[in-house]
This record gives sequence, C-alpha cells and structure tokens, in this order.
Amino acid sequence: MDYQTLSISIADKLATVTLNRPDVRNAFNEQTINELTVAFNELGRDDVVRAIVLAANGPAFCAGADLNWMKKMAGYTHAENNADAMQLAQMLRAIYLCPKPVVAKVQGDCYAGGMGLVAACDIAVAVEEANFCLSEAKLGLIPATISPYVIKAMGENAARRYFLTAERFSAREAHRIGFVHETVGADALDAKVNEIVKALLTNSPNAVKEAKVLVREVVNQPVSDALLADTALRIAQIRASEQGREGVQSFLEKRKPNWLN
Ligand SMILES: C/C(=C\C(=O)SCCNC(=O)CCNC(=O)[C@H](O)C(C)(C)COP(=O)(O)OP(=O)(O)OC[C@H]1O[C@@H](n2cnc3c(N)ncnc32)[C@H](O)[C@@H]1OP(=O)(O)O)CC(=O)O
Repeated sequence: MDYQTLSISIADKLATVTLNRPDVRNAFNEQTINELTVAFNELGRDDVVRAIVLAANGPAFCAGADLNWMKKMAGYTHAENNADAMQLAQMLRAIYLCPKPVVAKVQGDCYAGGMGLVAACDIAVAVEEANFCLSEAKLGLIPATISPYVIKAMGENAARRYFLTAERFSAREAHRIGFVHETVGADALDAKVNEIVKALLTNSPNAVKEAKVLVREVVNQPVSDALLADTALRIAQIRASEQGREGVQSFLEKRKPNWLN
C-alpha cells in the first residue's frame, strides 16, 4: 500500500508505524483509519516482524478523530455513517488483535480517539509532558468505539470520571490510573521504548503471541472449571511446542535459546 498518512519502517525485527499528519496533530480521518487497519493486518502476518511500535510525528501523539471527517459523516445517511463508524471500530480491533506485541510511544498530547489507539496497544510509555483527555462529551459526542479498550486500560472507576467530565489530565495521572505503563522525560522516551522492545524480542516469539491471547481471553472470566481446563490445556500445549521445549532445554543446558541465534 502507498501510505499517505503513516510512515512505516522495519528494522531488526521491529516495525515502527508512525502517524504522520502533524499539521492536524495526527487526527485520523478515513484514510488514516484504512491505512492503520491495513498496516496492522499486514504487519501481523509478516514473519520478519516480531514487535511493533506505534509512534507519532510532531508535537502531539494524536488528537483523535478528525473533526472535519466527523462533521462530514454526520451529514451522510444513517447506513453510510454507521458503516463508516464500523471502519473505525475495526481499525481499533486490528491493533488490539494484532498477533505481534504493540508498544505505544506517546511523545505528546493524546486526546479522545488517540486514547483509543493507545489503549488498543499492549504497552504504553508516555512523556511526562503529555496531556490526556477524553474530550468527546465537550463536543456533544461519546468515546464509543474506543470504550472497550479505554475502559479495560483505565478501569471502570476512572472511565466514569473522565468519560463524563472530559477533564484534561496529566501523564502522571494516566500512569496512576494504569492507562499508561510508564512515564519518562522526553529525552528518555527512545531509550525506554527500546528497552521494552528488547525485552519483547528476547522472548520466544510463540510465547509472546500466546501470552497476548492468554491475557485477552482470561481477563474478566470467572475462575470456573472451564477456565481451569482452558489454562491447563494452554500450558500443556505450549510446553510440548517446539519453542517451549527449546526454551526449557536451553535453560537447563545453560545456553541461549535458538530463537536468539
Ligand atoms: C473516536 C471518537 C471521537 C473522537 O476522537 S472526537 C475527536 C476529539 N478530539 C479533540 O477534542 C482534540 C482536539 N484538538 C485539541 O484539543 C488540540 O489540537 C490538541 C490535541 C490539545 C493539541 O493542541 P495544539 O495547541 O498542539 O494544536 P492546535 O489545537 O493548535 O491544533 C493544530 C491544528 O490541528 C487541528 N486539529 C487538532 N485536532 C484536530 C482534530 N481532532 N480534527 C481536526 N483538526 C484538528 C487544529 O484545528 C489546528 O488546525 P489549524 O488549521 O492549524 O488551526 C469517537 C469514538 O470513540 O467512537
């Protein structure tokens, strides 16, 4: 695909997807939504890629949905408007379900749908200067398609406050409520993200993929007999897998596992 609103680079098993509409603070329109969906689907299938960083160009990480596009869609038929909103929902799901681990590198302000992008990622690191805001209610909107991911990331209690008040909050608060995993000074952002990527790339690719599925499928389930059976099956399968055997064997033989060769 000839990407117009993103730039994508791949080096040393890491793909970096960079939002690239800095003039509008990386607000996403239908083109960005399509490009992000294609990019995450393709990178998810690319055997060369073992981890993905979602980054952004310019002063802000992302100002959410492009309000010119939102305005245009509001004038469309209900069916067209709804179909278009589904594209947005599918973009977020493409990131969330991507079989590769995804790290959000938040170098600046992150508003509304931008918070949805971050929440759909597995790990988020933000600069201390970044501000966060679920601004939708100020605009007469609601954070609808982003809600499954944002509520999981910040928890119901914080969501009740910030969905309703649309207050702006600091990176420190985003960290306190668990929305981002870490905050760092701007000059330390690259190093912190690289450190996390290095940890991801050191692990068994299959285990990382399966661990991502595990969290997604186990969260919020009651500890039932069915869940016990499911988790037992997962460890039984992975310890008999090629990388499961190799990982344990390499530890016992005091050598590096073969996926690091
Ligand atoms: C996904 C769902 C809903 C949404 O996401 S609705 C989107 C809500 N977004 C916002 O409320 C953010 C609006 N933007 C801002 O508040 C600020 O731009 C900022 C992010 C705090 C950054 O501030 P800064 O001072 O750095 O930049 P400017 O405000 O001067 O903006 C520069 C430039 O960019 C234009 N712009 C900014 N945001 C948007 C946007 N979202 N859409 C379109 N254009 C945007 C802004 O107008 C400026 O343009 P100029 O022509 O240069 O004036 C719903 C669901 O979940 O389903």
